[in-house]
Amino acid sequence: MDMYDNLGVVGQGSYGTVMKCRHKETGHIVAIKRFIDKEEDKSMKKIVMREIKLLRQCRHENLINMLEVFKYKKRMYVVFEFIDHNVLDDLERHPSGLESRRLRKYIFQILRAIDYLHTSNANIKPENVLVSSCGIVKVCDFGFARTLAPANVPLTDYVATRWYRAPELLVRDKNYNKPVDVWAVGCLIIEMATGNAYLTGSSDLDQVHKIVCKVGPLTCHQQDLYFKNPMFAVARLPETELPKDYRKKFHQLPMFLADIVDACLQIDPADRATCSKLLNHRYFTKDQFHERFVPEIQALVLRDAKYYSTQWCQGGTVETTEDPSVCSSSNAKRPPCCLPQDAEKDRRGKEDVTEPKHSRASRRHARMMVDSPVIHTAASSPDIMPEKNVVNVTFTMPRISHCMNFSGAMQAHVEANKARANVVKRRPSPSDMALASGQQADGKMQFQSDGLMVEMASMTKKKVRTVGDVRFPDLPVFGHQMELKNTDVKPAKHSRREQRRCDDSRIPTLVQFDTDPGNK
Ligand SMILES: Nc1ncnc2c1ncn2[C@@H]1O[C@H](COP(=O)(O)OP(=O)(O)OP(=O)(O)O)[C@@H](O)[C@H]1O
Repeated sequence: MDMYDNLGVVGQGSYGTVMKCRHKETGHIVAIKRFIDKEEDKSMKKIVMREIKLLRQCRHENLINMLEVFKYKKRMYVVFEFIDHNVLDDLERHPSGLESRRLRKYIFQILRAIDYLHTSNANIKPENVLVSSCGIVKVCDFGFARTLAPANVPLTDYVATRWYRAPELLVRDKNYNKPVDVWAVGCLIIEMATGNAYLTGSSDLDQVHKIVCKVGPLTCHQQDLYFKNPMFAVARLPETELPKDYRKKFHQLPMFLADIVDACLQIDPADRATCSKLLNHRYFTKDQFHERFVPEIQALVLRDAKYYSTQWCQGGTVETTEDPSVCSSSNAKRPPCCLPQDAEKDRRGKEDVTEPKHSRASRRHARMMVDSPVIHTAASSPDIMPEKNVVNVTFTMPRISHCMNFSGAMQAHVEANKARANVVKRRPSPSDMALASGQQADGKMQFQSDGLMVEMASMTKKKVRTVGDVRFPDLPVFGHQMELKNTDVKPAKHSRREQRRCDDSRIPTLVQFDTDPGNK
């Protein structure tokens, strides 16, 4: 942690605090999540470790990129690319809703992210939908921690936004699944289109009532659960007549969008559309937007990746942590390809980019009203880098996926891990390379991205040789942050953020979710 300057708190989650930080040597701006100190709590520790493990496996253009993990003074820290602002910030600037072209781009990218991620409970809400300065949407909370949490973890550990919560979650149906995210997307679409959150319950009971009044009656099964729940049992459910025609029901939205929202906001989860179906809705296909926009996203992501390719590289000295599945790379031991001079040169080249008028991060800071923790600037604490724990392994991440869903990526990553476990001293076979990057015996790193072969020359030579016409190491993606000239986080006024969080509402644990048989 002493390799970073802390610029302020940008967000606070149930499991930790997100800080905007600057790497002292490279000048790179990152978001660092400092997990809450629950060292002594074994179950919490396990949740955090498994969340990190899953985060490493999620690579997609519309998901936030995790860059590295380290331990400092017995706490886990996860470094992410820093993204300029989020949808809530956009809505502060556009209080009556986003302009239609931007709206369509955002919705499309959110659906892509959820479609890829598809576990359940990605925790979709405006704060967690980050937007880079060039308009790339990055979902930043995949909801793993909640999904993995055992049922006996105290309620106070769960701070969640109720307004985007599907009816099956509110009535504590343990069989909830992927459609909960689709519900959240439906709520978010209305909010992005109109500027107003749609279902703003002040308690779980109020939330259920708002759903019944504005969307429709609960299913029989949900009603059973509702009346069995002592929290709700005293309250009758409202009876309301709602228009059957979705255009009347969501009259504030244009027709295609109303249809999409109607497909998302179905009370019965079985009736809700899937993300992949929604991605092929007329709203996106009518003018071939879906075909045009995907290459556009990829080009922008590529542009950023190109800038960052010489920075958070995947080779070098890595510390082991207590969990052998989590590699934490040490900045102090960075290989020469990450030398600060290169980054500084690149950064200076971009310094004439106009700085955004308002620092969006500063609003987060103000909302949190939490003093920034002091970051140690002294030499590394001995417990961070015990020499005996430093081993030479390659820290690689799976490639950013354009098409695979999460389970596909998981499979690929399992395969890639197996390959790495065999200490890759051979030239990777084409199938190895298709799965993930690998290290060759001659010290060269190889990457492949959608047929574009990339060869990164020996780390010690700081040289990248191009094979074909594009070079694209497919891991770190966040050059756009360099467009932020002034990186300090300043307090600013805000209103939307207030009262969006509640601590009396939790999501039932999805016990069957476990991607690692070794953890059962
Ligand atoms: N990489 C990032 N760049 C910029 N801001 C970020 C980044 N990651 C997170 N944030 C901001 O920090 C906030 C807190 O993030 P975090 O994932 O810890 O918690 P949360 O999702 O808001 O809460 P919870 O986990 O309780 O649901 C986010 O809402 C987001 O606005």
